[in-house]
Amino acid sequence: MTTVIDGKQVAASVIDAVKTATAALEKNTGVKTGLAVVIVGDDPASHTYVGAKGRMAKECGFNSIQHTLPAETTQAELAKLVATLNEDASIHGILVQLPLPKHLNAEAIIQSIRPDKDVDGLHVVNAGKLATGDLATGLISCTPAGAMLVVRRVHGEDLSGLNAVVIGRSNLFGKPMAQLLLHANATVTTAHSRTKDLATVARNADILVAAVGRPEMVKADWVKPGATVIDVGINRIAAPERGEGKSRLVGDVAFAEAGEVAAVITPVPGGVGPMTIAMLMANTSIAAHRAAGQTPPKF
Ligand SMILES: NC(=O)C1=CN([C@@H]2O[C@H](COP(=O)(O)OP(=O)(O)OC[C@H]3O[C@@H](n4cnc5c(N)ncnc54)[C@H](OP(=O)(O)O)[C@@H]3O)[C@@H](O)[C@H]2O)C=CC1
Ligand SMILES: Nc1nc(=O)c2c([nH]1)NC[C@@H]1CN(c3ccc(C(=O)N[C@@H](CCC(=O)O)C(=O)O)cc3)C=[N+]21
Repeated sequence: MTTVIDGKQVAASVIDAVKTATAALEKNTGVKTGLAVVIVGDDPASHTYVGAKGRMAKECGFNSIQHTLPAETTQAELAKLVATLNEDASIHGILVQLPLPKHLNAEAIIQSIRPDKDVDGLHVVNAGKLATGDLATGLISCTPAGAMLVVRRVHGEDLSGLNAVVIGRSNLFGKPMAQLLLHANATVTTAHSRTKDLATVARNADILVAAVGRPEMVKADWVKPGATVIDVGINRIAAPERGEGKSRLVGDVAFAEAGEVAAVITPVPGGVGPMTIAMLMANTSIAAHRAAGQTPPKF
């Protein structure tokens, strides 16, 4: 029997904990947790995600602010907004939705966010803390933190003796995911577009994580029988069977066939995606607790 992880349910338990912590923080210190999400341009998928983040932030009891800037915003204008949010004591978390329009230097913007407000965990200070094993004082990228929550629920805190393979090496996901698994004592392989014989590498994994951006690339024969498969990919593909011009979301894993071989698998949608948003709320709550001089709960 394969266990299909209900990401919405795991996310709901995190959101519940964030709600409780947020209310307690406000009661004890008067600090209302604040999250600012910045979106530039009109990419429809980005607007969908940002809308979901705003709704969730309100549900958590946050002061939720969204800045929607036109596609032709200049680097200086965006930098000025980030500087204002950096100085704003009512804002504890700043998220600049990626990708930014091509004429903007996203890396420069990310590095200009105050590390203690960088709820995406992308600032070099936060990436460096994770890399050096300081998980207690930094902020960890939301998607790997969410994926790790599933891994912990299935395998516990200690992954000693388990082989983990992460396909993808981005700063947003692959690298921090590999570091979190390593920190939990897994034996970690990071695979990418230059990896030779990827199927064989993947089949060695007790924990297989796919974050590539290629629809249904991971097939049944890439999966070790009994493995845990975490599908991070979000790909929108044409679905003519649903009607003309319709589309649907699929992951990087061929869910139906891989699910026959895996012991545990996360679906798309309804897997890692909802957990990403939940961990963004958790990071914002952590940042607010630290700003108020309180010890944040462990989410
Ligand atoms: N669920 C969620 O909340 C989130 C989902 N995502 C999704 O996760 C996926 C990955 O995102 P992200 O890490 O930002 O993407 P990137 O495009 O930054 O990275 C993709 C990685 O996959 C590797 N890759 C590409 N093609 C192949 C291939 N044929 N074989 C092996 N490796 C390959 C690349 O290798 P190389 O480095 O060599 O080019 C790269 O390291 C996307 O589908 C994205 O939408 C992302 C963030 C959040
Ligand atoms: N600065 C920044 N940080 C990010 O973390 C970030 C980003 N930019 N840009 C884009 C990616 C992608 N991402 C997702 C979040 C939630 C879902 C999610 O909730 N997905 C739902 C489905 C949503 C739908 O139906 O479209 C699910 O998987 O069930 C997906 C993808 C965060 N990202």
